[in-house]
Amino acid sequence: MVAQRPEGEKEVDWVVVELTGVADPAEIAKSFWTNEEMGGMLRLDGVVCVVDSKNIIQQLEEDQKADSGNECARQIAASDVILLNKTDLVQDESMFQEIEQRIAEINPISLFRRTHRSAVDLSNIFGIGGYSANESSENGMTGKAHIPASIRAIIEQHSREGQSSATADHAHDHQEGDPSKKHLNGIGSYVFDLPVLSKAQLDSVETFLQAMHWENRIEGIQPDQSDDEKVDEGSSLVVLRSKGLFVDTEGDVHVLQGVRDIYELNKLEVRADDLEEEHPGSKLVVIGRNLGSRDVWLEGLRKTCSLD
Ligand SMILES: Nc1nc2c(ncn2[C@@H]2O[C@H](COP(=O)(O)OP(=O)(O)OP(=O)(O)O)[C@@H](O)[C@H]2O)c(=O)[nH]1
Repeated sequence: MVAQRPEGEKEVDWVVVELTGVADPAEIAKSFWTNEEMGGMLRLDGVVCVVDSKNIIQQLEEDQKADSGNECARQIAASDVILLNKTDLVQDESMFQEIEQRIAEINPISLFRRTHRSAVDLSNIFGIGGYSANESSENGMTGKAHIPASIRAIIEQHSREGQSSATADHAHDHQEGDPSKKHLNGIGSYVFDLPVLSKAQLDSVETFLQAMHWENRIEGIQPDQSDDEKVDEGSSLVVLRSKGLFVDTEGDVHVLQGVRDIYELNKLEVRADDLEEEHPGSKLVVIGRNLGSRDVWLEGLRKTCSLD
């Protein structure tokens, strides 16, 4: 459609693709992201998921059943923005908080908007930069340091969730309260706070990312070690989505966007000093199926990236 528009006709600003209720957005996003034929004409901006707030908790519970296709959790896992729709059918604020918490267990870096009949300011769903480091339009950017809202969400994640650090000192801080423990057998997520990285450590992070995206394994961990942590025999790790932000000792900021077996690590135009963070550091967010124990990930990260 974009390629075949008649000569002289108005440019296409945005193409919105509505998927069926059972589609897996990660697969579709991947094909848009990697499609070389369309690559010059279209840039994937992000995935928006409309949630029926009244029924979402029940739907997620259905997803936990053994024979479920996990559609609901997979769609949430792949989303950059989540519209909590049908607000009129949820009167109770505590219900919204429960919904937001359950969704954040699956996808801790999605941006929430509460909507009635899906009415939303378009700046919340266009120009979100869910798959890019720099090239966002004015829409969706926050005032701070002009970076896309979805990347800002990565930076601010720690203040929302208070996750533990991957460095030795704080490795066990939040094990008990770690919400992702509930999802050992299903779709869940982990957020790892990492320090400012040397160039050599950044290279090691890349090795770690390649192992997790290309081979669905945790670098630095023997397969039998991670298998011990699996509740369900034969279930294996699948990385659905990753995001990250890595600050190096020279003040450069590198943004990770990954889906299934592809990822990109790009240098942000903004430098660490411009992020206006009190304690600038790095962060890795992994969303996947059968992630296993957080301890195993921490050990893999520490070993591979020499974090101790
Ligand atoms: N109460 C209430 N009803 C809503 C709201 N938004 C949509 N609906 C109703 O929910 C029903 C489903 O809406 P759709 O937009 O067709 O939902 P959908 O899941 O995309 O449906 P399909 O495209 O057919 O799969 C319709 O009857 C809408 O009128 C809302 O905010 N509140």
